Amino acid sequence: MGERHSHTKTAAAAGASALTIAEVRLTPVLISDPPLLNTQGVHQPYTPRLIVEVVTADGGSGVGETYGDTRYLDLARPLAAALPGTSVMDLNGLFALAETVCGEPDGVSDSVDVGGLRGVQTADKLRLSVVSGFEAACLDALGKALGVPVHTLLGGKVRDRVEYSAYLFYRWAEHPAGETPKDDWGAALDPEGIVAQARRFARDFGFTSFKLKGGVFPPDEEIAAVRALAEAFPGRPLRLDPNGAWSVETSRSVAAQLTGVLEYLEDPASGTARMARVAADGGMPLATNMCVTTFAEIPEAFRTGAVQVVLCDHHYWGGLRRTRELAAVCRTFGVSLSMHSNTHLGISLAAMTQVAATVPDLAYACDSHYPWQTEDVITSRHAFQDGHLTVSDAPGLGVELDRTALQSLHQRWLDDDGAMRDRDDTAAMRVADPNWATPTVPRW
Ligand SMILES: O=C([O-])C(=O)C[C@H](O)[C@@H](O)C(=O)[O-]
Ligand SMILES: [Mg+2]
Repeated sequence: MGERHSHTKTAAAAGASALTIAEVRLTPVLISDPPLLNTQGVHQPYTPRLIVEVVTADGGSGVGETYGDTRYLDLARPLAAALPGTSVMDLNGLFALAETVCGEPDGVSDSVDVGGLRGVQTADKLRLSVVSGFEAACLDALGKALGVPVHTLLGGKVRDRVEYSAYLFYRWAEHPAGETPKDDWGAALDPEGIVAQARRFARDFGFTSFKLKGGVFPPDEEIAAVRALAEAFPGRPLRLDPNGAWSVETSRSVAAQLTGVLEYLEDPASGTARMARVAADGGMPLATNMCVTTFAEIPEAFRTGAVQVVLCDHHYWGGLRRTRELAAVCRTFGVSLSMHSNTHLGISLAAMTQVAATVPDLAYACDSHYPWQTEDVITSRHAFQDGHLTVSDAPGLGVELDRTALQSLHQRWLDDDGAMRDRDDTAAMRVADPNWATPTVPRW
């Protein structure tokens, strides 16, 4: 299954220790995704992820997960080929090796990523996103070998449960064309639809904090949806995230209208300079997973007071240990930290939960799309209780690969003609609206 990269010599012949990597397996998969709307378009029916497995000389193994688009795969392959013969314990070496062997990704620019709303897409950041999957796999293998959870390898958990928020989306009932996955959530295109969606999230998962993905409708409609949520869930934490779709003036106006209603406003405007101008009004804390997604972006953003909350996505930042480094920088500068991950499977949720358990000052419920992802590659899906996940104390990440599911999702990737192998929300929207183009920013 997938692509196998092994040592040319057998591990025993190479005199390897038990924790030497003998083989790395890369398995790209396509997972179903509902028609969730954002400012650039709509989610495709299927989205790519990459599953990374490391197998050690003694037959142990570990799993990791990261983005699976072509440009991530192109960086993962040389790293997988170079890794056998190194140790799962040598995580600093893993990062150094990646710098040496991954090479430059194609078509990288500093512009905001068109497909995934993932902030800048520098070569470093793409490489770190890839390495995050390998780091998780090495930590999983090491934890299993030592009989300890990953959180112990990170210094130990400081909480037994991690809180998550409901991630609300405007959405259609179905994808516009073809043989596509279906669910029973129905459409949500107005305040009533969003409140109904939130009620189901609260009923089925126990979430008590709610984030609405905005930038889809004119701001007044999204303000109305937030007000409807505030009425339906009095006193509950609410957030709105238009992914940088608004001008500074619009952002200021929305911030003023929703001060006291939202706990924070996420990426109202695009780029640190605009965020700083909005933040200067005071009153409304601003959060980001777009204008600060790399260490290089921190100095300007923190110096100008552009963001009050950094939503760390452990993939962007290069894994679990670097997430803890980010936490230390944020703590130093009095900036809050929360966490985010989009369109991911149970391996990444396990990794995120393990690191979240070790960060003392996690002040907000973390974001995850997991409830929207009904397919998985692990044998036992994570279950939210009262909006929380219990931190696993099982060795490693505490998940087990479901090989049958992995094979079937990989087969879907193999069978795909390439249309779904790179996430492109604009192209997905064109299926419904042939004239759709990526909206220029600011959109409102
Ligand atoms: O908080 C965010 O910005 C995200 O979750 C980014 C995602 O790409 C989201 O906008 C989406 O999946 O539509
Ligand atoms: Mg965001």
